[in-house]
Amino acid sequence: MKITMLKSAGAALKKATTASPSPCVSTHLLSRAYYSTGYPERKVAILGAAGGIGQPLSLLMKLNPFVSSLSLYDIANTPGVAADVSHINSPAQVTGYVGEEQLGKALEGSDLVIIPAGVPRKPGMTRDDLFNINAGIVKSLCVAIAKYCPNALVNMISNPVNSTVPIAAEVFKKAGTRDERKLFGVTTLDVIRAKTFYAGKAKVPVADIDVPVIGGHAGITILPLFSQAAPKANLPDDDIMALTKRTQDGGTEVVEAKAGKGSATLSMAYAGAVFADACIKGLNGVPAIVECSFVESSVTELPFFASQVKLGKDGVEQVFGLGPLSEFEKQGLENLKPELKASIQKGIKFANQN
Ligand SMILES: NC(=O)C1=CN([C@@H]2O[C@H](COP(=O)(O)OP(=O)(O)OC[C@H]3O[C@@H](n4cnc5c(N)ncnc54)[C@H](O)[C@@H]3O)[C@@H](O)[C@H]2O)C=CC1
Ligand SMILES: O=C([O-])CC(=O)C(=O)O
Repeated sequence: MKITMLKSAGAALKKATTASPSPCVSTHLLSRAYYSTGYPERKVAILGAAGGIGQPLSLLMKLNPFVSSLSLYDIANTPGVAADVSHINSPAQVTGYVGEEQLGKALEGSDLVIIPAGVPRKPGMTRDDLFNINAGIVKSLCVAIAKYCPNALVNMISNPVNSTVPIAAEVFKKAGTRDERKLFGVTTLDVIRAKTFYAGKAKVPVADIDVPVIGGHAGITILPLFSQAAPKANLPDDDIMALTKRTQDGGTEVVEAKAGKGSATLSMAYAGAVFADACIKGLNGVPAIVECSFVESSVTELPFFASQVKLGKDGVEQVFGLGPLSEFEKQGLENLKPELKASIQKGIKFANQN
């Protein structure tokens, strides 16, 4: 009896292995069902696509099921990056553009432009030390955006974000294309760090955590609101102070660990992809999409400020207020205002002088 069973099991095995493989065997990272139809075609352009952030961000946007066209622009090396990413069997059609003369084509028809172009920090530098190089890069890219895709949403990653976003706003104002709903400083990495660090300290599952982060994107201008963390863990004040400092210094932690080889690229690409996905979902009419971002704002007396925003069919649909703050956070808010104000003014001045 035993022998018979073994024999028939062997026969079944033989039968299974000689049959052709199922046509459903998936070579998709995302399930095929996720590539749902019925959403509008969306073109996304990445400016600085061959860089440390640009390359993994290009990969992640190629995997985004809502992207139909992916335009990769840089001043060098984009043909290789585009050829590489284009072999992935997801729907987005990938095109590489290189050099200023191809920038217009890269941008034309874009619904969303993501900008990680510019130099990163080395140990000992502040984000503001990048201003002299990155301000000019961002300005010229925004002049082209105003010309070739004036209605696109713009996700600004290039540092110093506290100044590059005001530069972009001024460029768009001068070009007559400014729409305060469409310009975003990407502060998602601050939120991702706050969630990760909080979950570690509170010993709660990281996937369940939400922590708003307000202010700007540099040092003390980054203000995580752990008093509003959900779920609430009732951590002692010392822990909250340490978590706040670690979130504010998160970028520096990576810069120092990379020891001269740049700043956060992989976590930033992830953060950039999360925020871009939220923007596209908003454009597509998916309800209740809320993320923190550095936007034109009347939440405080400063003209730009990061807080939670609701994303809709035209970009920002609603900028949310700050909610109740702890005494520690109220103090943090007052402390950050002078630095954030100065960085905003520096950007506005640069855009109007040069
Ligand atoms: N918002 C945030 O949370 C974060 C922002 N960053 C910032 O992102 C920027 C990029 O960082 P990485 O990718 O690490 O730098 P990277 O040096 O690796 O890459 C930058 C890319 O920009 C390109 N580029 C330079 N000038 C350009 C132009 N005129 N047009 C198009 N592309 C141009 C370069 O060729 C390069 O490929 C930096 O300013 C960095 O500080 C970095 C991490 C987080
Ligand atoms: O720290 C930097 O220079 C890059 C950055 O903005 C971040 O990692 O948050």
